[in-house]
Amino acid sequence: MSVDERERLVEATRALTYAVAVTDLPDEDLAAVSEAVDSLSRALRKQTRKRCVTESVTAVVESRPVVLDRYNPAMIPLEVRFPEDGTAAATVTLNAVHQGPTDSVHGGVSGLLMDNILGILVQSKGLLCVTGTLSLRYRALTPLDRPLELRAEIVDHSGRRVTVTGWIECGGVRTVEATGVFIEVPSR
Ligand SMILES: CCCCCCCCCCCCCC(=O)SCCNC(=O)CCNC(=O)[C@H](O)C(C)(C)COP(=O)(O)OP(=O)(O)OC[C@H]1O[C@@H](n2cnc3c(N)ncnc32)[C@H](O)[C@@H]1OP(=O)(O)O
Repeated sequence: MSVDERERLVEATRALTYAVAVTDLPDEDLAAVSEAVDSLSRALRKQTRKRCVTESVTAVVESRPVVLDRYNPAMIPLEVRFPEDGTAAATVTLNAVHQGPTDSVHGGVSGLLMDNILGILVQSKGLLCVTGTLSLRYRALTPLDRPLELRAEIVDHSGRRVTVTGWIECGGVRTVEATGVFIEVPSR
Protein backbone atom coordinates (compact mmCIF):
# COMPACT_ATOMS: atom_id res chain seq x y z
CA MET A 1 0.00 0.00 0.00
CA SER A 2 1.47 3.39 -0.94
CA VAL A 3 1.78 5.97 1.81
CA ASP A 4 -0.92 8.14 0.22
CA GLU A 5 -3.33 5.23 0.08
CA ARG A 6 -2.56 4.47 3.72
CA GLU A 7 -3.31 8.08 4.66
CA ARG A 8 -6.59 7.90 2.74
CA LEU A 9 -7.52 4.71 4.60
CA VAL A 10 -6.65 6.29 7.96
CA GLU A 11 -8.77 9.37 7.16
CA ALA A 12 -11.69 7.18 6.09
CA THR A 13 -11.33 5.19 9.31
CA ARG A 14 -11.39 8.37 11.39
CA ALA A 15 -14.54 9.41 9.57
CA LEU A 16 -16.02 5.98 10.33
CA THR A 17 -15.11 6.31 14.03
CA TYR A 18 -16.86 9.68 14.14
CA ALA A 19 -19.91 8.24 12.39
CA VAL A 20 -20.03 5.32 14.86
CA ALA A 21 -19.73 7.72 17.80
CA VAL A 22 -22.61 9.93 16.70
CA THR A 23 -24.93 7.64 14.74
CA ASP A 24 -28.51 7.68 15.92
CA LEU A 25 -29.73 4.88 13.68
CA PRO A 26 -32.08 2.44 15.39
CA ASP A 27 -30.59 -0.83 16.67
CA GLU A 28 -32.25 -2.88 13.93
CA ASP A 29 -30.20 -0.97 11.31
CA LEU A 30 -26.90 -1.44 13.11
CA ALA A 31 -26.48 -5.22 12.64
CA ALA A 32 -25.84 -4.91 8.89
CA VAL A 33 -23.36 -2.10 9.44
CA SER A 34 -21.49 -4.14 12.07
CA GLU A 35 -21.30 -7.05 9.62
CA ALA A 36 -19.82 -4.76 6.93
CA VAL A 37 -17.27 -3.29 9.35
CA ASP A 38 -16.25 -6.78 10.55
CA SER A 39 -15.74 -7.81 6.96
CA LEU A 40 -13.45 -4.81 6.28
CA SER A 41 -11.50 -5.62 9.40
CA ARG A 42 -11.01 -9.23 8.26
CA ALA A 43 -9.82 -8.00 4.82
CA LEU A 44 -7.18 -5.72 6.39
CA ARG A 45 -5.94 -8.38 8.81
CA LYS A 46 -4.98 -10.68 5.92
CA GLN A 47 -1.57 -9.00 6.02
CA THR A 48 -0.37 -7.14 9.10
CA ARG A 49 2.71 -5.52 10.61
CA LYS A 50 3.61 -5.60 14.31
CA ARG A 51 3.53 -1.84 14.94
CA CYS A 52 1.91 1.20 13.41
CA VAL A 53 3.69 3.18 10.66
CA THR A 54 5.48 6.19 12.18
CA GLU A 55 7.74 8.95 10.90
CA SER A 56 11.40 8.73 11.93
CA VAL A 57 12.52 10.90 14.83
CA THR A 58 15.16 12.53 12.60
CA ALA A 59 12.37 13.70 10.28
CA VAL A 60 11.30 16.05 13.08
CA VAL A 61 14.68 17.74 13.02
CA GLU A 62 14.99 17.85 9.25
CA SER A 63 11.54 18.69 7.95
CA ARG A 64 9.15 21.49 8.82
CA PRO A 65 6.29 21.38 9.60
CA VAL A 66 5.73 17.79 10.77
CA VAL A 67 2.53 15.83 11.10
CA LEU A 68 2.39 13.67 14.22
CA ASP A 69 0.34 10.46 14.24
CA ARG A 70 -0.61 10.73 10.59
CA TYR A 71 -1.01 6.98 10.16
CA ASN A 72 -2.65 5.90 13.43
CA PRO A 73 -6.43 6.26 13.22
CA ALA A 74 -6.78 6.08 17.01
CA MET A 75 -4.52 9.09 17.53
CA ILE A 76 -5.07 12.77 16.73
CA PRO A 77 -3.07 13.95 13.71
CA LEU A 78 -1.24 17.15 14.64
CA GLU A 79 0.46 19.38 12.09
CA VAL A 80 3.11 21.15 14.13
CA ARG A 81 4.68 24.44 12.98
CA PHE A 82 7.96 25.76 14.34
CA PRO A 83 7.90 29.58 14.33
CA GLU A 84 11.10 31.64 14.30
CA ASP A 85 10.85 32.28 18.05
CA GLY A 86 11.82 28.66 18.82
CA THR A 87 8.39 27.55 19.99
CA ALA A 88 6.05 24.91 18.54
CA ALA A 89 2.49 25.67 17.49
CA ALA A 90 -0.46 23.69 16.14
CA THR A 91 -4.16 24.15 15.47
CA VAL A 92 -6.61 21.31 15.89
CA THR A 93 -10.38 20.87 16.11
CA LEU A 94 -11.77 17.97 18.12
CA ASN A 95 -15.21 16.42 17.88
CA ALA A 96 -17.49 14.00 19.73
CA VAL A 97 -14.90 11.21 19.42
CA HIS A 98 -12.82 13.03 22.05
CA GLN A 99 -15.66 14.18 24.24
CA GLY A 100 -15.37 14.24 28.03
CA PRO A 101 -18.20 14.10 30.52
CA THR A 102 -19.35 17.70 30.14
CA ASP A 103 -19.77 18.24 26.39
CA SER A 104 -16.14 19.34 26.16
CA VAL A 105 -12.75 17.77 25.39
CA HIS A 106 -11.77 14.85 27.64
CA GLY A 107 -9.00 15.94 30.03
CA GLY A 108 -6.83 12.97 29.15
CA VAL A 109 -7.02 13.92 25.50
CA SER A 110 -5.85 17.45 26.35
CA GLY A 111 -2.96 15.79 28.21
CA LEU A 112 -2.14 13.72 25.13
CA LEU A 113 -2.07 16.85 22.95
CA MET A 114 0.15 18.64 25.45
CA ASP A 115 2.56 15.70 25.77
CA ASN A 116 2.79 15.54 21.98
CA ILE A 117 3.45 19.19 21.28
CA LEU A 118 5.85 19.61 24.21
CA GLY A 119 7.62 16.38 23.23
CA ILE A 120 7.87 17.19 19.54
CA LEU A 121 9.39 20.60 20.35
CA VAL A 122 12.12 18.88 22.36
CA GLN A 123 12.69 16.34 19.56
CA SER A 124 12.87 19.14 16.99
CA LYS A 125 15.96 20.48 18.80
CA GLY A 126 17.64 17.11 18.20
CA LEU A 127 17.25 16.05 21.85
CA LEU A 128 16.11 12.44 22.23
CA CYS A 129 13.92 12.48 25.33
CA VAL A 130 11.08 10.71 27.10
CA THR A 131 8.47 12.41 29.23
CA GLY A 132 9.54 12.20 32.89
CA THR A 133 6.78 14.30 34.43
CA LEU A 134 3.76 15.98 32.86
CA SER A 135 1.70 18.40 34.98
CA LEU A 136 -1.58 19.85 33.78
CA ARG A 137 -3.74 22.66 35.05
CA TYR A 138 -7.26 22.71 33.62
CA ARG A 139 -8.31 26.35 33.79
CA ALA A 140 -11.57 26.10 31.85
CA LEU A 141 -13.47 23.53 29.82
CA THR A 142 -11.97 23.02 26.35
CA PRO A 143 -14.71 23.16 23.71
CA LEU A 144 -15.40 20.57 21.03
CA ASP A 145 -15.89 21.58 17.36
CA ARG A 146 -13.87 24.80 17.64
CA PRO A 147 -10.27 25.45 16.57
CA LEU A 148 -7.84 25.02 19.45
CA GLU A 149 -4.46 26.76 19.42
CA LEU A 150 -1.63 24.74 20.97
CA ARG A 151 1.73 26.17 21.90
CA ALA A 152 4.94 24.94 23.56
CA GLU A 153 8.18 26.60 24.60
CA ILE A 154 11.35 25.36 26.26
CA VAL A 155 12.02 27.20 29.51
CA ASP A 156 15.03 25.33 30.89
CA HIS A 157 17.64 22.75 29.90
CA SER A 158 19.94 21.58 32.65
CA GLY A 159 21.82 18.29 32.60
CA ARG A 160 19.50 15.66 31.12
CA ARG A 161 16.33 17.56 32.08
CA VAL A 162 14.51 19.73 29.58
CA THR A 163 11.57 21.70 31.03
CA VAL A 164 8.86 22.74 28.60
CA THR A 165 5.65 24.69 29.16
CA GLY A 166 2.64 24.75 26.90
CA TRP A 167 -1.01 25.61 26.69
CA ILE A 168 -4.27 25.22 24.82
CA GLU A 169 -6.30 28.29 23.90
CA CYS A 170 -9.70 28.65 22.29
CA GLY A 171 -10.99 32.02 21.12
CA GLY A 172 -8.31 33.75 23.22
CA VAL A 173 -9.25 31.85 26.38
CA ARG A 174 -6.55 29.65 27.86
CA THR A 175 -8.15 26.38 28.91
CA VAL A 176 -5.18 24.14 29.74
CA GLU A 177 -1.63 24.85 30.92
CA ALA A 178 1.06 22.18 30.99
CA THR A 179 4.58 21.77 32.26
CA GLY A 180 6.65 18.80 31.17
CA VAL A 181 10.03 17.61 32.35
CA PHE A 182 11.65 15.61 29.55
CA ILE A 183 14.66 13.42 30.27
CA GLU A 184 17.37 12.86 27.68
CA VAL A 185 17.96 9.18 26.97
CA PRO A 186 20.72 7.50 24.98
CA SER A 187 19.80 6.80 21.34
CA ARG A 188 18.91 3.13 20.79
C1 LIG B 1 6.70 13.13 12.60
C2 LIG B 1 7.84 12.54 13.25
C3 LIG B 1 7.45 11.89 14.63
C4 LIG B 1 8.61 11.41 15.44
C5 LIG B 1 8.23 11.03 16.84
C6 LIG B 1 8.41 12.18 17.83
C7 LIG B 1 7.34 12.12 18.87
C8 LIG B 1 7.45 13.26 19.85
C9 LIG B 1 6.24 13.45 20.70
C10 LIG B 1 6.00 12.29 21.62
C11 LIG B 1 5.81 12.74 23.04
C12 LIG B 1 5.43 11.57 23.92
C13 LIG B 1 6.62 11.11 24.73
C14 LIG B 1 6.27 9.89 25.53
O1 LIG B 1 5.15 9.48 25.60
S1 LIG B 1 7.55 9.11 26.32
C15 LIG B 1 6.71 7.78 27.17
C16 LIG B 1 6.36 8.14 28.58
N1 LIG B 1 7.55 8.21 29.39
C17 LIG B 1 8.11 7.12 29.86
O2 LIG B 1 7.66 6.01 29.66
C18 LIG B 1 9.36 7.34 30.68
C19 LIG B 1 9.60 6.16 31.62
N2 LIG B 1 10.71 6.48 32.55
C20 LIG B 1 11.98 6.24 32.24
O3 LIG B 1 12.29 5.70 31.19
C21 LIG B 1 13.00 6.66 33.26
O4 LIG B 1 12.42 6.82 34.53
C22 LIG B 1 13.72 8.01 32.85
C23 LIG B 1 14.49 7.82 31.53
C24 LIG B 1 12.73 9.16 32.73
C25 LIG B 1 14.73 8.40 33.94
O5 LIG B 1 15.49 7.29 34.27
P1 LIG B 1 17.10 7.34 34.30
O6 LIG B 1 17.54 6.18 35.13
O7 LIG B 1 17.64 7.44 32.92
O8 LIG B 1 17.37 8.73 34.97
P2 LIG B 1 17.88 9.06 36.45
O9 LIG B 1 16.97 8.50 37.47
O10 LIG B 1 19.34 8.73 36.52
O11 LIG B 1 17.69 10.67 36.45
C26 LIG B 1 18.35 11.49 35.48
C27 LIG B 1 17.88 12.91 35.67
O12 LIG B 1 16.49 13.02 35.32
C28 LIG B 1 15.71 13.41 36.46
N3 LIG B 1 14.47 12.66 36.43
C29 LIG B 1 14.35 11.33 36.32
N4 LIG B 1 13.06 10.98 36.25
C30 LIG B 1 12.36 12.12 36.32
C31 LIG B 1 11.00 12.41 36.28
N5 LIG B 1 10.08 11.44 36.15
N6 LIG B 1 10.61 13.69 36.37
C32 LIG B 1 11.50 14.67 36.47
N7 LIG B 1 12.82 14.46 36.51
C33 LIG B 1 13.25 13.19 36.44
C34 LIG B 1 16.54 13.05 37.67
O13 LIG B 1 16.22 13.89 38.78
C35 LIG B 1 17.94 13.35 37.15
O14 LIG B 1 18.14 14.76 37.11
P3 LIG B 1 19.52 15.38 37.60
O15 LIG B 1 19.62 14.97 39.03
O16 LIG B 1 20.57 14.76 36.73
O17 LIG B 1 19.35 16.85 37.37
